[in-house]
Amino acid sequence: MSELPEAYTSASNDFRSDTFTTPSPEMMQAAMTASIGDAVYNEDIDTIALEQRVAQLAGKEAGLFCVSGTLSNQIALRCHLMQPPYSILCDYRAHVYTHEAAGLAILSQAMVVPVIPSNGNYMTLEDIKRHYIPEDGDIHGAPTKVLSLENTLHGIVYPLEELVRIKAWCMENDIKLHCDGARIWNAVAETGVPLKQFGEIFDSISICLSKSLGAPMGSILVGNFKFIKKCNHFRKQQGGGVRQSGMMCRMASVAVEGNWKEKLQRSHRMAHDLADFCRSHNIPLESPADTNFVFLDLQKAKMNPDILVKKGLKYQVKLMGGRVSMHYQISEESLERVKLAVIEAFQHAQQNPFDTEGPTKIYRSESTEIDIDGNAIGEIQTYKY
Ligand SMILES: Cc1ncc(COP(=O)(O)O)c(C=O)c1O
Ligand SMILES: C[C@@H](O)[C@H](N)C(=O)O
Repeated sequence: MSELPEAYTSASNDFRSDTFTTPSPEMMQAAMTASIGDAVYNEDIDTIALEQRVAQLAGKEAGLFCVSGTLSNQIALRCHLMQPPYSILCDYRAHVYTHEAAGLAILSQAMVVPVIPSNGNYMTLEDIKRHYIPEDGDIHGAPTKVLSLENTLHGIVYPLEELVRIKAWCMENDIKLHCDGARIWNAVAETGVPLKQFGEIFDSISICLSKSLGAPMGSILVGNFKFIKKCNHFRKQQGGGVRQSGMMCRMASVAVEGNWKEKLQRSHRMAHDLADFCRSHNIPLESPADTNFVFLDLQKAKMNPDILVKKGLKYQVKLMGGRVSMHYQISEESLERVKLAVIEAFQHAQQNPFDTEGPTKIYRSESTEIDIDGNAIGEIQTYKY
């Protein structure tokens, strides 16, 4: 058996994503006394309790525990789609389009209409009207039957008034509205808009537990009873019917019942701090740092993502590209060190401008040892985010 890699022990310097948050001691303690029923038979109390609690917070009739946000999104979208040919309209950066391995094409056999928002940040109703495919009998088209929005999207808060306008239009045009709420807790923490108000707007919301909330895994998909019942069918079909999920749900409920708002607001303050630092050094940002993400505009800055990652290694912070992700476990010292990495990578770009032909890449394949000059030993492989 090959030698095992070093165990991951802390996310305090990990800016790659808020998915790296690790379970708290309270969560581990809670897991010890979690229920142990078979959740496929709907007999696990802690699973049921969490599903009902999150549904209640969102003002929806029912919730369904899914082992991942990807599963939660894909079965929700599949469930909204009834009669092909049909299409889903979403932002060109939407996770359901860019990072769920063509699930929409394979599970839902849906066409996707990815839209570049005219304001550069979020789709307005005018953007949607310009790109949607009406159900008007034209046999060339695949009518838009679901609009999938993300809130937050790349850390950007979707303005409530725009969501309300979009919802009214969707109702007039028989289009369902899904929210990829991987970071909806961040939107709530930043705006003060209660989760219930988003529940009134969206027909379904995938509410992640495993990002800024810090649970080990999973999402709760919320919607009306009939919808969630059918989603449960698709969840089983996709292999997501898990057995003793009580431990995971109990750990997540520690976060849901905890002081997540303050924790997320701290991470947003850190992101705002880094964004201010970038602006004060003329380092361009790709989008407004409303919540926990700072997206460096590597292409405009002509910064090489690999150099940025290597500078991160030099200052003992983990990066994987232009997105710098804050979360509640990031230390203040790491925040200061990531600024050093960013400014040095930016200064390097001033002397060595980098032009990538391809999309800006962000994923790293694996951690890498570095030499005394902070250069990675062995190539850092980066993939698109
Ligand atoms: C916006 C967004 N939606 C959905 C997901 C999918 O969540 P998971 O990784 O649990 O499948 C992610 C990533 O984790 C994400 O960033
Ligand atoms: C990349 C994506 O799948 C993941 N959800 C992240 O934000 O890190």
